[in-house]
Amino acid sequence: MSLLVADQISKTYSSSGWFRAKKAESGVTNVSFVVEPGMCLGLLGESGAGKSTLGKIVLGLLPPGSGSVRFQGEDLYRTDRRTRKQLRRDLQAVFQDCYSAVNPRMTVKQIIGEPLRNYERLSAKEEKRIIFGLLETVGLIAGDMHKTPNQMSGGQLQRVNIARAIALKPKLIVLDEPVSSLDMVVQKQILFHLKELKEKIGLSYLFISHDVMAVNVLSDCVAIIDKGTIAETIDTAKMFECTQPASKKIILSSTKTDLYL
Ligand SMILES: Nc1ncnc2c1ncn2[C@@H]1O[C@H](COP(=O)(O)OP(=O)(O)OP(=O)(O)O)[C@@H](O)[C@H]1O
Repeated sequence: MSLLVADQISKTYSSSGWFRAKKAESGVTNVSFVVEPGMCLGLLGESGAGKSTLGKIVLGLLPPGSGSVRFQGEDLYRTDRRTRKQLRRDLQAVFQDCYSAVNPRMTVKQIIGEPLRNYERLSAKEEKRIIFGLLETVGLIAGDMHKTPNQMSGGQLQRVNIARAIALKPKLIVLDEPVSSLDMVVQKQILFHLKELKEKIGLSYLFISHDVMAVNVLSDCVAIIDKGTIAETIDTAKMFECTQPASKKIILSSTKTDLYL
């Protein structure tokens, strides 16, 4: 069974201007994709293409206008609250802005421990042991546990967000531009770390990015999004041989750096 099936997703944002004159509509139209267990699907597209809209819909945060999202066989928007809460456990996210994703007053221990406290009944000792292991997994040290977000670099804090996302051993993580706000060296470290985690603990990712090289590092397959629709879905290894004019344009105009090569 496929882990995630997005079927014919459409979402329209329409806004009315002065005197109710209708402005241009935007969003996504009839987008379908599948994420198989252990796979990373990249959603690659320019700014405004509709990538984050799709990410929010898949996370259950934004109901689509039409279409459906099935996660582990359950329709995310039509299932009961109890099942949805269980599904959310297996469906986590890491967003671009690592600082706004955390409560600035919480310590790293509290941030990573939050999902554990929401879903598990652990003793304080057991919780600390798990958090310690998670810090190690993402390349941080035990001493970071008592720091607050403002005492960390962007790269370190994004590792904290990754630790929080993997705390409940989810099946799928939606990565929405997780490295875009970081400098190139840290981008590379985190991407390779995410790749390692995927292989080590069998994670699956939906990786949203505007950067062709980042997508190339992490994704097995890439859906190229152009103006709210999928222009082409292609194996990442064949990405540079894409045939559709829209895909070619996006791949050529996307950020390029030989740092990943
Ligand atoms: N809440 C909203 N209200 C109105 N229009 C919106 C809203 N959110 C997104 N849009 C519009 O929908 C389109 C797709 O936006 P979306 O954020 O999904 O694109 P994106 O590919 O993630 O872009 P970026 O890489 O810049 O984040 C854009 O034209 C955007 O202006």
